[in-house]
Amino acid sequence: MIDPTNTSRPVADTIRGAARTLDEAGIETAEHDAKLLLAEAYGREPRDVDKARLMGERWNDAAADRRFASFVARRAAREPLQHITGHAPFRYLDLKVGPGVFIPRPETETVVQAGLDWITQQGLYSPRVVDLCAGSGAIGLSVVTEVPGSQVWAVELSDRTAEWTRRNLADTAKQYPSIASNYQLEVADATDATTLAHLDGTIDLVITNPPYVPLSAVPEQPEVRDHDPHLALYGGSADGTLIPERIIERSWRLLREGGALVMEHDVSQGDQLAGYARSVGFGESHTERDWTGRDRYLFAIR
Ligand SMILES: C[S@@+](CC[C@H](N)C(=O)[O-])C[C@H]1O[C@@H](n2cnc3c(N)ncnc32)[C@H](O)[C@@H]1O
Repeated sequence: MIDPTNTSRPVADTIRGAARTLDEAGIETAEHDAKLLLAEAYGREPRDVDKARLMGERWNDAAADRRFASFVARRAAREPLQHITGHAPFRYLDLKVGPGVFIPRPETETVVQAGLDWITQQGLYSPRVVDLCAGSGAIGLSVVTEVPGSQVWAVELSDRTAEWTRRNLADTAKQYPSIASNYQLEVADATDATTLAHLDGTIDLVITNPPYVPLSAVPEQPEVRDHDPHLALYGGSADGTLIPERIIERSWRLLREGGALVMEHDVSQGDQLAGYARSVGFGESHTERDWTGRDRYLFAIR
């Protein structure tokens, strides 16, 4: 365990000690997490920690060391790293996260990229985009900040989660003031035909990461199982496809002819959801893989 009163150890030893504690708690990314937590406790950048390790520096701040000890204890109890630091990177954004909101995942960055590539290929200058199941705002805020002139409508069901979406919108708008008028959040059921009904048939692109975890596959990782909201995880049926299928139906109505749906899904759901999209009326429909080579998102053209 870390001794918070010992403020004279070199940074490299501090990291090594904390990493051992986290490793014993079953955390695979122990050293990485220890480094980020030390940076957070000291209000420094992770690269400062790297440099301090290399140069044999000793950091000496009793309050920061106490913070670090408490962070490491929380992480060892399997609280998500991002809940402890209070933020999570996503593409070019740094989003606020905590209890009540799904922590954005790196695989979703690939899903966003697929949507942005499609916008570029189509030569759309002011695309109309919908993000169903907004969570932290990761997808919609990425689109509205990365595609100048885009208009984004986002839908989130949970009031508690929507507080995080609004917080991230406000933070992001400080950096990109023009987005305030181009991003609209609706707190509603994204599967309901009346939600955003005034936009039906006008949307160029729906990008969405709905809840899709099969009810029969409760995640083993305590960080996910015990901390991500259940509303964000489970897809509503044993195989997890119930809500994704409803999202496909809703997207079909929102999209204009020739518009695209890009939807993240579980690795087990690719063929089924591509087939379902065809049955709803989408012309082209197939699943695409993530960088680990696993089926990860549906790409369908209305
Ligand atoms: C997997 S999370 C994705 C969050 C965010 N888009 C991301 O990629 O990080 C799914 C989100 O959908 C919300 N949600 C679940 N059912 C919904 C529904 N019927 N309508 C709108 N949002 C819903 C959850 O509260 C959660 O925030």
